[in-house]
Amino acid sequence: MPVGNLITLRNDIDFSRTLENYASTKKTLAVLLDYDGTLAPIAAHPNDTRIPQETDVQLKQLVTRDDVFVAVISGRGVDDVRSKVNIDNVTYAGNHGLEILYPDGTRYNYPISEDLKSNYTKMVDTLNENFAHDGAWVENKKASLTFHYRNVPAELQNELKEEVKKTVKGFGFRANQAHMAIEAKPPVEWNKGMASLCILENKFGKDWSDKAKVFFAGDDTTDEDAMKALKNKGISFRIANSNQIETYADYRLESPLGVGKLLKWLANR
Ligand SMILES: O=P(O)(O)OC[C@H]1O[C@H](O[C@H]2O[C@H](CO)[C@@H](O)[C@H](O)[C@H]2O)[C@H](O)[C@@H](O)[C@@H]1O
Repeated sequence: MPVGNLITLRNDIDFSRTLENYASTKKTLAVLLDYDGTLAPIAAHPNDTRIPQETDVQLKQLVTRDDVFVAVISGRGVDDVRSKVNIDNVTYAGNHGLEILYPDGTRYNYPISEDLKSNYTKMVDTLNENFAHDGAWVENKKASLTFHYRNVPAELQNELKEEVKKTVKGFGFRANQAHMAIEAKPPVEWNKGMASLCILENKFGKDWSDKAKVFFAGDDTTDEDAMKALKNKGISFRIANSNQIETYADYRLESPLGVGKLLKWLANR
């Protein structure tokens, strides 16, 4: 993955200078957004997140337009992220793209084998029995899980993380580091990148890049799959507090508030 001085965009002047050429092409605007850490700032508990009011206003305005398409692609369960964003006429993907919920209510679920399902259940039970203590807990999202250790005393975290990753891998799942959490995902060839391409093809057809100008924003390692898939086909933003970061993104935004500013610029131009 490329590492380097990722260019930071902070305001309308930066957006106009760097994005105007692409944004002014006569194509439908497609905005694909991660939820936690991107639309909504990270909170101590997943139930406590909220999209900042300014961002919410811009999103609600964008989804009413015929020339705009919006999708939210999250690691959360799809119904959870749908209820957090709570805006109609948006395509939602959950469990890192394994579940997709279209605005007309139709759903796509990536097929998971019975063996993987059975291992998943055993993995949830094992993690709950052995590691859900000292403030750690398991978020069971049915297709993937998140092991949260944010509230675990700092001196216990490293050993706990290693044990959890070992356990996840022992059940044949992939373990990804996330914000104060380990994500356990099934070992399937499907991720936020493939889900993004699937959503764009579903909406615009196989030649989606001729029809849509795509902006993607995300803050986490799992979002890199989408940034990689969209490299040179759209513009990606990584929300990060440093510009020295390994990423496929084209630009950096400093925080979820920057995402709100970007949406406002896109909506008003
Ligand atoms: O793909 P995302 O929409 O970014 O979801 C990734 C995970 O986000 C949530 O966990 C993270 O955010 C929580 C709320 O801010 C925070 O408390 C936690 O420490 C973070 O890891 C969510 O709970 C997971 O299910 C998502 O996979």
